[in-house]
Amino acid sequence: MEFNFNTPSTLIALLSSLLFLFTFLKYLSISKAANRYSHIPGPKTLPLIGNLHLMLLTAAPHRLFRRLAAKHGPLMHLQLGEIHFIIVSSVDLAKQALKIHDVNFANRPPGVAQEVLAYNMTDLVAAPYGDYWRMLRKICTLELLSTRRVQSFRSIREEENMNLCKGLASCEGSTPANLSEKLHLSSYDVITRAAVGTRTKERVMESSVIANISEVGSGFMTADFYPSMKLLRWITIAPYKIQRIRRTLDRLFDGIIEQHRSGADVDDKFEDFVDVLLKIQEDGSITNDNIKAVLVDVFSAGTGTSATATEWAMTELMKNPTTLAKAQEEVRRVFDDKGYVDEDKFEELNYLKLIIKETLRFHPPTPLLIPRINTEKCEINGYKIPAGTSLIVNAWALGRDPEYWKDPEKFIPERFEESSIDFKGNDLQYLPFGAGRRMCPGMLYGLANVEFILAMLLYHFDWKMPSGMKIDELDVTEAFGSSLKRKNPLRLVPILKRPLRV
Ligand code: HEM
Repeated sequence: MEFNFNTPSTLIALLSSLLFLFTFLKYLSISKAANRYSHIPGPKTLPLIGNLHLMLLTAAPHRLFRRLAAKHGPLMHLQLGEIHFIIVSSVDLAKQALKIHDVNFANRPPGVAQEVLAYNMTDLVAAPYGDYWRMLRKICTLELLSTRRVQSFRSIREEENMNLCKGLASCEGSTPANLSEKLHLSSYDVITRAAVGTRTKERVMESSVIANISEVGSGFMTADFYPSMKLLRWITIAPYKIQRIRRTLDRLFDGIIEQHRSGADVDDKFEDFVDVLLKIQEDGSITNDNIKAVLVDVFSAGTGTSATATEWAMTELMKNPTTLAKAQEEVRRVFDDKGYVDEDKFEELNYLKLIIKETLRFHPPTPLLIPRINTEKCEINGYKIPAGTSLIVNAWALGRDPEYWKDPEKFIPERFEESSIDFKGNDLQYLPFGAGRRMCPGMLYGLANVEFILAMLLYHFDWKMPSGMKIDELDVTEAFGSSLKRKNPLRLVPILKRPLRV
């Protein structure tokens, strides 16, 4: 038999055979790897894609995982393409994974975004657990996000949140304000000024990099589920988009670093993150790329989380008018003698603190934490977990576990009144900031931002639903992705009750 490669039909036949062969070999290798997990309960997998189809059909992975866990148990295996996950949905198993096996699970799984946007995984979120990560973590906790530093950014919180309130006051009356949008923009302003200073803030805002990084960070990428198929990096769109964002980041951050080095950014009363990082760089311990990677973390992990928490707090307060009235009575009692929100008196805001705690239980902004991966094989609950397994802890489900919470599906800030449960990751049923070695280093800063803006919104304004809308019609749909945002913006009518003193 003779092949004539010049005829299109022969070429198509040859390519189809090659594709078939490739798919068959891939199928064999994926199935072989999957065998190592066959002893762990989990939903039935399909050839080649595993359980990817389940992810495509869901809007909220944390809800899907809770539903699946009810059927398959609190330790469940999920296969997304070539990647094997264990999903943990009980307090006892979370303790085993995040406390007992903390060091073994102290790495993050690789991914296209982490490699490209996080400067080859040299940021704090993605850096492999080891000396470099320890150094960055120390810089973040002792220098960038310490109590002293968070206090030094007080004037930024005051100014930017006052701007937000002025914007709200201008649409006072009967026009509903897009509170979600305003909260997110204000949060970008607060974090960006702290990160790069007042002078260079505008450059970051104009570049839209923050929105782009957040979008990439909260999505799922096909190429990440098939790491052995390098071709996917070239034929899917997302990696191109990421490369484009990276080029923008490089241009932007190089300019900002240069400007700081030349001393053209000296008008601020506080040291911004770039100032601090450049000082540390003097001993040669970090490079320019390391500085840029830290900035990416600050923009990606720091901005959306605080705004999302505030958005949900306002949503729940609108749905619970008695709670709203109680919170407003408190903030007005505390600040009325001054006529403005003053951080010096925050110790007196007991009820507001309970509202924030309850919001972070009910709507944790990072409901599945950030995935981890184990370096060595281990055993959890009698199941052998092969090395290289990705771990997801469903913190959202733990925060609603009826074994630990009375009326878990209700928003009741008072539940924390007599409780010793805090944010520090010691009580595994409450993990808004994660737990163990890789828990959030920005907790103090994030909480300071949420507390300040919430106090201002409640002190200066009364809030009404858009005309004709009833409380139970308030939309609470969640957006798709790994962060728990509202799908549609929260629109409310602000009514100025206490003047805005500049
Ligand atoms: C309300 C606000 C915030 C919430 C709810 C939050 C939540 C979280 C969660 C759940 C994790 C994963 C922890 C784990 O894997 O166990 C995390 C990690 C992280 N967060 Fe936050 N975060 C907030 C604010 C911030 C801020 C303001 C910053 C920085 C400016 C920040 C920076 C980071 C970093 C760098 C990590 C990775 C730490 C590591 O891997 O070593 N976060 N955050």
